[in-house]
Amino acid sequence: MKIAVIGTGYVGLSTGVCLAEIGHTVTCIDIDQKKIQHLQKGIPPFYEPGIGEMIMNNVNKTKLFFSSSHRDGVAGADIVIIAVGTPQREDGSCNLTFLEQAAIDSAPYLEKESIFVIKSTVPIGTNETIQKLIESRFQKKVQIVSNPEFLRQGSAIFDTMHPDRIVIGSENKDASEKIAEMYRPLNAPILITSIRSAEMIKYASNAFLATKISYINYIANLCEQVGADVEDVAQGMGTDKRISPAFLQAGIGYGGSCFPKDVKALLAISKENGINPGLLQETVAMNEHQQTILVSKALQRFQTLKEKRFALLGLSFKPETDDMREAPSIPMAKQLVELGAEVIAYDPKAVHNAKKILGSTIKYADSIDEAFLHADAIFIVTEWGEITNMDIGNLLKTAKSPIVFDGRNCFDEKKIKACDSIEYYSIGKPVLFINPPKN
Ligand SMILES: NC(=O)C1=CN([C@@H]2O[C@H](COP(=O)(O)OP(=O)(O)OC[C@H]3O[C@@H](n4cnc5c(N)ncnc54)[C@H](O)[C@@H]3O)[C@@H](O)[C@H]2O)C=CC1
Ligand SMILES: O=C(O)[C@H]1O[C@H](OP(=O)(O)OP(=O)(O)OC[C@H]2O[C@@H](n3ccc(=O)[nH]c3=O)[C@H](O)[C@@H]2O)[C@H](O)[C@@H](O)[C@@H]1O
Repeated sequence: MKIAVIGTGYVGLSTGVCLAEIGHTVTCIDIDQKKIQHLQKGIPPFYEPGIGEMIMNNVNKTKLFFSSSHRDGVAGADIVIIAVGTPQREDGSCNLTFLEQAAIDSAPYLEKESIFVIKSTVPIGTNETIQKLIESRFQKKVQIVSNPEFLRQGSAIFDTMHPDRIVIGSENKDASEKIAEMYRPLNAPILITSIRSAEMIKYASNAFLATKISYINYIANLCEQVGADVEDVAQGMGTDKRISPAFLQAGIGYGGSCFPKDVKALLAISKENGINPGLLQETVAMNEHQQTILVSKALQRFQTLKEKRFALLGLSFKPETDDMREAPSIPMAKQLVELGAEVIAYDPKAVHNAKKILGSTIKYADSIDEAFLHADAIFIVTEWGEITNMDIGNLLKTAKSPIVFDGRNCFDEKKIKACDSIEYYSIGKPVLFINPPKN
C-alpha cells in the first residue's frame, strides 16, 4: 500500500519505518525542514534504540521517503496517518492546533478513496470534528479512522513491530478492514471499535497506568512509615495475575510527553462531562508529591542544603531516551538550586535537551566518575543501565560523603552491604547504614 505519515516525532517516525519494514511504500512528512534533511540522510532527530538502523535499511530505496511537502506524500496515498503532537493547554485540556493544521495541509491532496487515520492521542469526538472540517472546508468526503498508538519511548521500534493489540476505531467496515490489512504482517490482535471507543481506549489506558504508578508510590510511602519493603509488596501483589507486575516500580513519579498531559486531558474531559474527576486528581497530586520526595529526604538528612554539592545521575524521564519532557529531574534540580545547593548532573544522552530547560543553573558532568567527585550526596534519578551497573562502592570513595538518595531503587541489599561506607535512602524501603559518616 502507499502510505503518508504526517509528523516525524516518536510515533510518526516509528510508524513510518515499521510500515516500510513490512513492505509498504511510506512517505513521512514534517514541516520541520531541518528534521527532514537529516532524515533523508538517515539521521534520526532523537535518540531511540534501533530507529537509525531501520531508517538506513529503508530510506531512499523503494520503501521509505522523507519530504517537507504534504503533496509529495498525500497525493496518490491509499492511507494518510496523522501523528502530530497534541500537547496540553495551560488549563490541562488538549491543544488540537497542530492536528487541525495537519488536516488542512493534507486535505487538498487527498484522493477519493484515501483513508484518513488519526494516530495522535485526541479527546473523544475529535475524529468526527476533523472529518467535518475536511468535508466542509474542502468539499471532500473522507473515511476517517481512529488508530491510537501504545508504543513506549526507549522501545518504540519493538513496541511498533510487536504490539499487544491494534485498536481500529471506525464507523465504516471497508475502512477498518483496509487498516487491518495494512497491519496484517505484524500478526497482532486487532480490536475494531467505534471511533469514540478507540479515542477513549487510549486515554483510559494511559490514565490507568499513571494511576497504577501513583498507587504503588502511595504504598511505598506508607511502607517507609510502617517498616515494610515496597519491592516485596509489589512482588507479592504482582504475582496475582489480575494485578500483574508491570508498572509497580515505585520511584519519583511518572514523567514524559504523555502520562502527565493525557491524565490532565482526561481530567478536563471528565469535568466537561460532569463526571467527578477526583480519582485522577489524586493521581496527579500523588505524582507531584513524589517528584519532591528525594529533596525532602535530603532536607531531613542535612537540615540545610546551602552550599552542598549534589550529583544527579540521570536526567531523561526514563532510560533509553534523550527526551526531557516533564522529566522528574527538572523540578528536582530546580528545587535543589533554589535551596542553595550546587548541582552537577550526568546523563548518557539527554544533556543537550536538559541544557535547553535548565541552562547554566546546574553543571553537567561528562562521566559518572566526574559527577561523584567531592559530592556531599548522590541522587539517582533515571535508571540507565550504566548507572544501575556502576561500581557504587568504589565510586563513593571519591565523594565527600557516601550518602545516596536512590529514586529508582537501583541496588539490591547485597550490593549496598558490600560498600565500605554508605548511607542509602531509597523509595519505600528501610534506610541502610554501613559505617555511615559521622556528620
Ligand atoms: N511520544 C510517545 O511515546 C507517544 C506519543 N503518542 C501521541 O502521538 C502524538 C505524537 O507524539 P510525538 O510523536 O511524541 O510527537 P512530537 O511532538 O515528538 O512530534 C510531532 C511532529 O509533528 C510535526 N508536525 C507538526 N505539525 C505538522 C504538520 N502540519 N505537518 C507535518 N508535520 C507536523 C512536528 O514538526 C514534529 O516533528 C501525540 O498525540 C502523542 O500524545 C502516543 C503514543 C506514544
Ligand atoms: O502515550 C504515550 O506516549 C505512551 O506513554 C507511556 O510510554 P512512555 O511515556 O514512553 O514510557 P513508560 O515506560 O510508560 O514510562 C512513563 C513514566 O512512568 C515511570 N514509571 C513507569 C513504570 C513504573 O513501574 N514506574 C514508573 O515510575 C517512568 O519512569 C516514566 O517516567 C505508555 O507506557 C505507552 O503505552 C504510551 O503509548
